[in-house]
Amino acid sequence: MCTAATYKTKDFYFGRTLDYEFSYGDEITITPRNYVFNLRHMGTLSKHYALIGMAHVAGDYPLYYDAINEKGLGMAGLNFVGNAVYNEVEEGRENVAQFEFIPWILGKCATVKEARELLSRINLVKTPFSEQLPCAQLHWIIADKEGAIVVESMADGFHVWDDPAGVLTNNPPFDQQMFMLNNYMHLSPKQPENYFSDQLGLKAYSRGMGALGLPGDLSSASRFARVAYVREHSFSGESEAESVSQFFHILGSVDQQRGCCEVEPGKYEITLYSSCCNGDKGIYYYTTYENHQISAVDMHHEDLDGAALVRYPVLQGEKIYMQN
Ligand SMILES: C[C@H](CCC(=O)NCCS(=O)(=O)O)[C@H]1CC[C@H]2[C@@H]3CC[C@@H]4C[C@H](O)CC[C@]4(C)[C@H]3C[C@H](O)[C@]12C
Repeated sequence: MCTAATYKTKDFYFGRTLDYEFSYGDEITITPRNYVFNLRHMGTLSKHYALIGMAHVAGDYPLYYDAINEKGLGMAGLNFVGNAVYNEVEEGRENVAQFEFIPWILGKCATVKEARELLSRINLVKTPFSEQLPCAQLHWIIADKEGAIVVESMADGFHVWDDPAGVLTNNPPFDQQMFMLNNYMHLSPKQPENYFSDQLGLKAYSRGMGALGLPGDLSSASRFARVAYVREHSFSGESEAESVSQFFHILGSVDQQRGCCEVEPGKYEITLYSSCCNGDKGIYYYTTYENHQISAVDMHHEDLDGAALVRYPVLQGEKIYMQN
């Protein structure tokens, strides 16, 4: 499972949690403007916007899980198992392999509006990256400071949904996730009023009772409702530190602790990392399961006119600040 969200204060923030039982081996990866993408069906993409994000680099190719570009457009792929269906290559169309989708959109588009235009022509195809890395079944959130959309390639067609909630998790399909939010319209950060009965003397005996009924489990539908609620009510200062801090708190509402989601006997899904990109500044912040300290890589500290990938390892290990 995974969760993605957007957030806006003075700047635009975009990030996700990546939940799984093992890591593919990821690095914070900057793709400068002149790195040449050898596309499977579309020739080369040799001049494009610079990207920063989390990727598994295989044979010098950045397989991005989530990234932002230098224009502040962000995109993340999340599991969509059992629902994602990709197409066959069709002559005369813009055939983009699933693993090329993030560079294709972020390399060429500055805004969600431009992404919509490109999406109207795309044929997302099932060509795998390699035998070792078969096609992942994913859906995607694409977002900028103006708004977000969700892309789902399914048996019943290619869907581009408006995402006014600014969040995405996993199954079921996005329109169903949005519909289920109707179930929670009574939730509120304010204390509840007693509409139950004026005969029973009911009263709010604790703070926070306005959100009683917000699901607390780790299922995808519950995480969707929870992160949508927390994001919707989020309130923070506008500074970089306050915004980044608040963003990690939003994602913290759907954090997965080792032991609570068993995928096979003795194996647990956990939040391997959480990320927060500042889309305006091109900074990728992250924490990991083993490292709560926020680390960051700034794309503008690198030569974005280069042609070679710039890769930083994910820093692990808790750094505890001893005060005495
Ligand atoms: C495992 C992750 C989703 C985690 C998740 O959601 N776990 C809940 C399971 S469940 O939903 O609850 O059942 C996903 C998210 C992004 C993916 C990579 C995208 C690039 C590339 C695409 C290629 O085609 C295949 C290899 C590749 C490196 C992918 C590997 C893997 O697939 C990644 C990491």
